[in-house]
Amino acid sequence: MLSFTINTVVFPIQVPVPARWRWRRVCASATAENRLAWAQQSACRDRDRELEVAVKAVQMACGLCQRVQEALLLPAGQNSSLKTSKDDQSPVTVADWAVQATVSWVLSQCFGEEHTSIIAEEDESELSSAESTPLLDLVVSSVNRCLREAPSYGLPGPDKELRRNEIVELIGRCNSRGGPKGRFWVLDPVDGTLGFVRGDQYAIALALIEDGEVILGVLGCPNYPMKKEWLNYHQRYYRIVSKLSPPAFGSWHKGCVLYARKGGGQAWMQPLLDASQSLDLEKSARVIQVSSVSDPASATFCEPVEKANSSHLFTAGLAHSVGVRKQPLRVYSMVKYAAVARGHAEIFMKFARAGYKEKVWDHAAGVVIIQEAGGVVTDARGSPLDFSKGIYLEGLDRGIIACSGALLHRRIIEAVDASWDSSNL
Ligand SMILES: Nc1ncnc2c1ncn2[C@@H]1O[C@H](COP(=O)(O)O)[C@@H](OP(=O)(O)O)[C@H]1O
Ligand SMILES: [Mg+2]
Repeated sequence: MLSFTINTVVFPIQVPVPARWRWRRVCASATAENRLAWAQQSACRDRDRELEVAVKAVQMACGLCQRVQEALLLPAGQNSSLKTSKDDQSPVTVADWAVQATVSWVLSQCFGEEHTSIIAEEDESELSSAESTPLLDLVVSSVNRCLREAPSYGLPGPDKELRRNEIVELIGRCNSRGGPKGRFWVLDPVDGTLGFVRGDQYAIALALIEDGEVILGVLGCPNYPMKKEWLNYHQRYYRIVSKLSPPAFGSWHKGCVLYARKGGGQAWMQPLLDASQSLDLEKSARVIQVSSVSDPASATFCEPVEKANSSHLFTAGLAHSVGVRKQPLRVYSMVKYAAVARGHAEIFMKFARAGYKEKVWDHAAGVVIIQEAGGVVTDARGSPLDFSKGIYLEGLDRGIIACSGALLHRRIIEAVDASWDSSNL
């Protein structure tokens, strides 16, 4: 296939050259109308490229996380330097920092450092102290191993290995605070860290916000199981079963990357791929759709595993009052958004304790994917989530409700209205 090279990236010839180069060529003769049409087409092609880079970066990050999770599951003593705790005692691992540095590097290379603002969960300061040096060394080797594979994913790779200070700088660069204007990438390098360290479900979430709207979202779910029922089980059951017939990379058996672009009217899913496989977005992707079940009696609702993150008592009351009869599917991370988008659950509810402020990186990618797969996501009063106010979903009322359809969604909102005042939330 014909190709051309910019820096170290080889693009297939159908990938458009940057719009501004062609713009100069057409400007002289173009009418105002033509110029507008051209600008719209260019924006569309730039968005294709953004989505393609984002999907590839998440595919690559999934491989990184799988290696770290395997190592975390080794007997105690062999993995002690792979994780530590943040000030609030929540865990953080080599994978959190390594994914953040890797994605930060890829986006800066592909779109230019000066055009790449990133909001992301991890803060480099926790890696800067002397006692963090062993952890930082693991982050450095993990990032370099991952980026060595980048060209096989069709992404740029560095000419030489990145050094400690460069990696700390890449992590620290993800310090955008978002806001109502401008474009921001939003990254949760390992969402559901508790699930991740326990060998269970987790997700890698990357989204792009433009002027307060989520315009694309990518969700990597490396442990998404073969059968939807297994979402309910801890991964160790899955591990035992899959030993009998290990799922190959690139099969639809385990792990997936979901993605969608706002207004595209479709959401897509790829199997996890490894560096040796072709990452042709169209060839390896399938369209996904939310479930068509609208009868609450046949619906499944999912929620966080941890009671501390969402009131199980309140959601049990809501489920009962609308007629949901099945046991809740309790799953770590944004894999819950993936379950609704794939049609494996009909409802996702989260009611955090009063005063907790939801962060944009915990929701942005999942929201656009569910919406484009045909579902509805709002706060628990029925208003859209507001991604224009910085790193928090400011103004979020009561909780978050995602549903496969408008009917179920309305019933749950009504149930929240009816029971909110008597709840302790
Ligand atoms: N007290 C709390 N209430 C609600 N959400 C919380 C919380 N503490 C942490 N979280 C968020 O819940 C996310 C995990 O979601 P879930 O409970 O659905 O698995 C965490 O993401 P991280 O694991 O990326 O930090 C974190 O952002
Ligand atoms: Mg998170």
